[in-house]
Amino acid sequence: MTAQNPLLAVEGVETYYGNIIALRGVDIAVFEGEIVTLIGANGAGKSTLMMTICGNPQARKGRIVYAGEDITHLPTHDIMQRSIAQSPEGRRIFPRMTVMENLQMGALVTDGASFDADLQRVFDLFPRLKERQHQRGGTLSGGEQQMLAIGRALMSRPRLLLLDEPSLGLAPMVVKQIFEVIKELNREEGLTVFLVEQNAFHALRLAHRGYVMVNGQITMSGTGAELLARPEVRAAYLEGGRKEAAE
Ligand SMILES: Nc1ncnc2c1ncn2[C@@H]1O[C@H](COP(=O)(O)OP(=O)(O)OP(=O)(O)O)[C@@H](O)[C@H]1O
Repeated sequence: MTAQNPLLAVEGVETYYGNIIALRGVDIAVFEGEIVTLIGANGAGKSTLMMTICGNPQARKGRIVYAGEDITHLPTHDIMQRSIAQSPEGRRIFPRMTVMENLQMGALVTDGASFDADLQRVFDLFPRLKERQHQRGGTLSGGEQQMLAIGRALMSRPRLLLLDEPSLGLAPMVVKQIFEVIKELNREEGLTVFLVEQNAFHALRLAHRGYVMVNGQITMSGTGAELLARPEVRAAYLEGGRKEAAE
């Protein structure tokens, strides 16, 4: 993969819910080894983009290319077989299954040969999951459920990790911890990450590059540092972040 070929390319994508357009010609590129974030207000279309990449709903116009292959019209289960793992908004873990069973579900798309090593890696990243491996997912705290959702995604040995609002509803300390893990996975293992976030301050500090979405369209892009420095980004998205940073 060269710098000219993104691992993930979203090109002119339009997505609809019935007759209502949610994405209005979105272009995004994520290169191998990058952390790229998409920020935007409630209802901007961030989750819709994430779901469209995963094939549900499918794009009505444009295309999505992953590792050189057009995946626009593949069913979700086929997309998930292609070394893409998703941790969806609202951390949809299996609440009645134990932590261990949730992690086993994540590994289903692999041949199982590296299960023990992958499990150890997840437990090293999130020691709380090891302590709670026999506990039902639904009884974990919000932060632990988020760790489990990411851990489950990692068990599939992804090349591209899609994270939808991992900070949602979590205390600042837990957010910090989760973002540290994402940074470490990227730095140590070169994992490519596409991160959708409302928490723009943390996301832009973590990411190599970022995009801003307003009303289903990309309105700005740049390095994380560039976007953090732009007055319009600060005014629209960083009020909470500045306060948090000062804490
Ligand atoms: N299933 C659906 N049916 C109809 N409209 C929908 C559906 N899901 C989302 N929308 C609409 O599409 C638009 C984009 O929503 P989306 O959830 O992608 O935004 P978001 O940027 O992820 O917001 P948030 O940060 O609040 O999660 C919104 O106007 C939303 O109301």
